[in-house]
Amino acid sequence: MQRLLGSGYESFLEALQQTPPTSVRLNPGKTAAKPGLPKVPWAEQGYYLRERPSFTLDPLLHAGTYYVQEASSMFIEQALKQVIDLEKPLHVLDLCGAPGGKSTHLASLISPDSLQVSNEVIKSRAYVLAENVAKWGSGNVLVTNNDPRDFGRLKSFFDVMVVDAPCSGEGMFRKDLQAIGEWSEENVNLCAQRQQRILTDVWEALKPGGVLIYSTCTWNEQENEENIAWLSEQEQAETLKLILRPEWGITPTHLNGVEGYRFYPHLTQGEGFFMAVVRKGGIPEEEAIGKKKKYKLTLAGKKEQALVENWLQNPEQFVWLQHGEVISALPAPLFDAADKVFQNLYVLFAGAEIAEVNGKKLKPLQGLALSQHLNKAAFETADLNLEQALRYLRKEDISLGTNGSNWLLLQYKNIPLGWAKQVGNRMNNYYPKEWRIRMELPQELPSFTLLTA
Ligand SMILES: C[S@@+](CC[C@H](N)C(=O)[O-])C[C@H]1O[C@@H](n2cnc3c(N)ncnc32)[C@H](O)[C@@H]1O
Repeated sequence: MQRLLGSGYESFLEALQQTPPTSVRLNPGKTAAKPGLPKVPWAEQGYYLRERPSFTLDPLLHAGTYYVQEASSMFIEQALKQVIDLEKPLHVLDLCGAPGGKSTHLASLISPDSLQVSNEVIKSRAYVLAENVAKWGSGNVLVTNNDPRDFGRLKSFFDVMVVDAPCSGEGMFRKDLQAIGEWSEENVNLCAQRQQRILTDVWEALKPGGVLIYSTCTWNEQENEENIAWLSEQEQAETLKLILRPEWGITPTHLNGVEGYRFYPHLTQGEGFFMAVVRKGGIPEEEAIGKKKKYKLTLAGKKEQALVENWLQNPEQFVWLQHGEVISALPAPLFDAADKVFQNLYVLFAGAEIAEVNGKKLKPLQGLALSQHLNKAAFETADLNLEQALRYLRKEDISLGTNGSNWLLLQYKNIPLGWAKQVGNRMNNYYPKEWRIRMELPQELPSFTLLTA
């Protein structure tokens, strides 16, 4: 580090002793709030908090209104905005996706008729990714659980790829003491080799002319510039230069012809981070129109679709799918591309899960409550106070003193949390068991109000 930082090394060591800043990114699909807080300068929806609250005790986090994300990582926004035409319908891959920081960010930046595949190789982590994607509620994301090598089956499919690679985590040292204990030169070598393998495996799936955003949360050159230089040598690829504002404090690097961007804690408000943007050489080929194939996705029956279609706004813009009793919806223009992903990968979650249909019995699903396209007017709603909302999220039975036999959409500060079914004066709690808050509620509830701060 001393060699990389020269005279800045002392300040760097000092910064490592300080508490890292806390930052969040708002979901523009769920709120138009502009909190009066300092902004993350490279990300339109990013804000720094003055202190770290107990996020678990804020219902709006569970509703997908914002995501707690380290600020440096939000820099991928500049790569997308500066080198990609985000108005166009794109196929986007987030290869190493869990827990979902970059995936939820990408989903907010691409157009609604773009298809995003968010992947995670470790199954338990893939479920966490699916949960966070469902909470974000964009509706155009498929979550897959595949090894990078499986993506070779989707040759030249993606316009944009994010590889936020597993790394030796030097940039996390002040946040995660365990990372210090696990660091060794041998581990850096292993990480660098694994990153090269991941890049080789996934490269075929990028279209010629497509863009790869590579990032790590480590500083050594082996896992960063050297890996990208290696990729450029192996394949037809060039790194792209981004425009930086001096006040951002980002350190550009140029090593072996590679343009890289480094985040050091004494110069930028964020954790350690590295990013490079690579364009694949070659000219994109016209997509061949293949003969009519057998689809893997099955359309919902007309009758079933009619029962639920007014549960989304602009239902005509969606294609309605059915697997078993579950009906889900995807933006209609994405049907063919989504089917191709289903043919080749293991898909855990797709679009928005709307309802379970059993004869005439209908059950709205959690994905619908959290969808950015939910048509609230189709439901009876009830607003909860903080304690009621937290008890609901703990999956406790709550009573609102109402009577009836309807499905109720429960909200906090006008943002949907999930469903409850009234049975007389009782209310059954349909919040997903796996997502419930496990923490005991404190005697005194905190009043964290990000959206009105
Ligand atoms: C830095 S984390 C990703 C963080 C995520 N992009 C975000 O913004 O929330 C790296 C991810 O790579 C996954 N991973 C580990 N080994 C991998 C491998 N061999 N191939 C692909 N992904 C791997 C890890 O499970 C982890 O979720």
